[in-house]
Amino acid sequence: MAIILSTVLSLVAVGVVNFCAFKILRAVQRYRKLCRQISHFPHDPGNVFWGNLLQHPGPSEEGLRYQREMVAKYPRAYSVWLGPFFPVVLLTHPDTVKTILRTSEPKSHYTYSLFKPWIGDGLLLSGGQKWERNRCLLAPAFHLDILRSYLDKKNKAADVFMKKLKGSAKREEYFEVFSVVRMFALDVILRCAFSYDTDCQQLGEQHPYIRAVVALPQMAVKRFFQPWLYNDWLYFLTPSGRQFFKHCEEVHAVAEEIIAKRREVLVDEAFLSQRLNSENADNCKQRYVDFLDILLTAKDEDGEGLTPLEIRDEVDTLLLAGHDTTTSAISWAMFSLAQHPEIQASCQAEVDDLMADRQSDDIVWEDLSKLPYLTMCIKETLRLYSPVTYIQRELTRDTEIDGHTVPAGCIVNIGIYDEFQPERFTEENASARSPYAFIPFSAGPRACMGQHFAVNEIKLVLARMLHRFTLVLDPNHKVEKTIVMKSPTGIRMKTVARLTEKSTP
Ligand code: HEM
Repeated sequence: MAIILSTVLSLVAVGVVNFCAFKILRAVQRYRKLCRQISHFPHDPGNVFWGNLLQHPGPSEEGLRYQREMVAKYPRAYSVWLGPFFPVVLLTHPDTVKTILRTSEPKSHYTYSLFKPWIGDGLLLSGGQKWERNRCLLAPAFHLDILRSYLDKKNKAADVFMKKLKGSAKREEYFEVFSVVRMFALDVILRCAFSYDTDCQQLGEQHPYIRAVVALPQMAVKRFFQPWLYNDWLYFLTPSGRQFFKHCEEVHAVAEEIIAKRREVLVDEAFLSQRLNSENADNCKQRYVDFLDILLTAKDEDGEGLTPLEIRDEVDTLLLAGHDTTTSAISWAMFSLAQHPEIQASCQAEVDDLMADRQSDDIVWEDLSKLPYLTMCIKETLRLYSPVTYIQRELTRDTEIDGHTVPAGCIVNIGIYDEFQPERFTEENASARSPYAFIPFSAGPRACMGQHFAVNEIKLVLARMLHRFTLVLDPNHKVEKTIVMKSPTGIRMKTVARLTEKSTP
């Protein structure tokens, strides 16, 4: 009996050893194949243990310079190893970028999941069928008719902003640009996403909700450079991790309250319009339709709407995607115009012509297409200071790039991003360029949904600002840039009232 038992045990042990050896052999084969495939892409030599990890100078101006040098050195694509097992292929040419952007390959979970506790499985992070369905459901929220109706809300937020600029012009004081612009951008998205009037431009970060919304993206970006804290449990053990999750709860609680209140209003409106027919139905339509109305009423072809959690995720996604990027774009546009007074003067002349003999400072829908030079300046800002500097995808299948195979499971980076020169965006210059050469809003099926919303907002606020003020940089302040296109030192400038200044607003 003992012999049988020991024979069985020996057989099991041999089986286990063989199985492990087989697995290890397969892993080694796969690893060697991966190394061979990745080595076809040009690369800098790396260390056996940490690859090219220590060659990047980090999130600083130097880091930005390093990235530009790598693009110049490897103008189509190159590879780096982040440690011994983790290769990344970086695409730097419109042709190579196109290969990936034309597909719906999912976002890489390494980077994007840092935002998951806040924005959940909303459009920015979701993939597959869920993303496809929800992108279709949300598309009406970005229809031109809806975007047109938002201009009124944007003008109202700009009224408050201009009043603040007027005050600081009177006091002749320099102010930090990102922080003031952020409050304007938040005000716009809160009004448009769920008609939420927070007074945030006055209260600033005294408002707990605003404090949380401002802190969350900054904390997520900081965590990005601390890979040892990528695990949620480990992150939660740190004070900043606990603060991050607390802010997430605060933001979710406000979103849920707003959603619940709007549900009641929608039920009441449906009830009213049913009972009182067209007269009251028309009255109901007087209220602005905002993103939240569309999220709450959207139905797919099976008549299924979004679940409460999906609605909250989309609200939080729109809030993040809709304010952080526009803050960056407006701030750098102000910086670039202040840095180039002759270009600023040309924009002012264009806006003055448009606004001549007008009583109101409001920018109306038809105005947006009548500011070609300002539009070129905005595009040039988005190219030079692209708010999103790179996009990541995780391949689900072997993919041919530039004649070489990048294996499934590999991470691919797409860089989005010299002298401020708006003329490169004249119609003739633009038509000669590949559509994948200028992609601040990405391109293909996963391109930015809020592109027109954002450009309208940027154009409106710059036109109104330039009509009334001249932007002047603080000569004693050095503006530093980083790879996430925020400035660690901020931008300091003052506004000088122009002769066009009336007693309004
Ligand atoms: C200057 C402003 C903006 C820039 C530069 C920008 C840029 C981008 C980029 C590069 C992506 C692709 C991200 C990726 O693939 O990982 C993206 C996605 C997205 N953006 Fe924007 N964005 C801006 C403003 C907005 C605004 C105002 C909204 C909403 C109101 C918005 C909503 C979205 C959404 C929902 C997605 C996800 C689309 C999808 O995956 O299907 N964005 N944006």
